[in-house]
Amino acid sequence: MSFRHPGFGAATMSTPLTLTAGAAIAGLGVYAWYAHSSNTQSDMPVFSSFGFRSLRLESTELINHNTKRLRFELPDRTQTSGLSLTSSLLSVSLPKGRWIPVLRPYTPVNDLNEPGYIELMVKLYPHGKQSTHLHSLKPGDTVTFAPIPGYHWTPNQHSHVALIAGGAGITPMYQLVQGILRNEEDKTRITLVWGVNTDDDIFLQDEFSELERRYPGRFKAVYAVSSPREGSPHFTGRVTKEVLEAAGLAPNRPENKDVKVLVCGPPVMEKALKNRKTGVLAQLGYRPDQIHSF
Ligand SMILES: Cc1cc2nc3c(=O)[nH]c(=O)nc-3n(C[C@H](O)[C@H](O)[C@H](O)COP(=O)(O)OP(=O)(O)OC[C@H]3O[C@@H](n4cnc5c(N)ncnc54)[C@H](O)[C@@H]3O)c2cc1C
Repeated sequence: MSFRHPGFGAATMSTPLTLTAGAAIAGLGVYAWYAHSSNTQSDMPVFSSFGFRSLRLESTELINHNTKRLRFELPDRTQTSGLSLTSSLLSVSLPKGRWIPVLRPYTPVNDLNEPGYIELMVKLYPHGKQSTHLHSLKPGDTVTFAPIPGYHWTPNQHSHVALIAGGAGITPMYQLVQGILRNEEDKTRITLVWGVNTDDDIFLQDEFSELERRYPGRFKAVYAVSSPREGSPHFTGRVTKEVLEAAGLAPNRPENKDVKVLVCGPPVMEKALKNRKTGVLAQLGYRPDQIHSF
């Protein structure tokens, strides 16, 4: 699955009017049902089973030129989200002026065991339906969410994991990096390669530098910037074979014997990396079974 999941696209108005009106009414009905799903408080984690929950926005913070951190309260301050590593939340909303609910997944980036709240990092896309709506929210507004399982992470199944992210595809990787490093039992080594458009898009660099400092030999992050500023210390251009080799990810190195590669980025990036014949990973010598896409 590529990061921009076509299945989550909102319906368009190109269908005949009757069909569109029918879809709109059905959509509104479903939305109303979602929005009124119960938020019963209990000792159970909020998303321990499939179901929709409305969460109240507690605060927002602009963290770079196009990304906001949104902090949502869980119904009870002592409850945890119950989400597992790399899982995401399907958001449902009815942006102003729209007839049909918009559904898009987002990946919480805070410690999943921390009670009381979840945090999303949402990149704003020009004219993007859900990202524009989420960026417009004020504290006290609510959004409805349901859990979506992600990649099933098993500690120590691989000695080394390569995480290759593009743009906002960093969020599941950040969640996974934190989850692996916080688990004292998990000894997996992690190399993260993040491809972005400009230096200003690297909004988690301080967090990653701190993790490199705290976990030397376990975690390393490198960045590839397509349009770098003058003097940028990062790789210039896209995530190429040369970038991955320089990051120590050539599969013929002894330490990469059982490396697993996880990829999360826009469709064009995933295609360039994963094409079975011409893709960067195939050229490096990775087998399809070593690669997984979010
Ligand atoms: C499992 C999963 C987890 C995700 N987690 C996050 C997250 O934590 N944070 C986050 O910001 N996003 C995340 N996304 C992406 C998110 O779900 C939406 O696709 C994104 O916010 C755009 O939705 P939109 O309604 O604003 O844009 P749309 O209305 O769908 O599209 C508007 C415009 O933006 C372009 N566009 C849309 N998505 C992308 C993209 N990913 N890359 C490049 N161009 C794009 C479209 O081509 C179009 O021109 C995740 C996606 C998946 C599949």
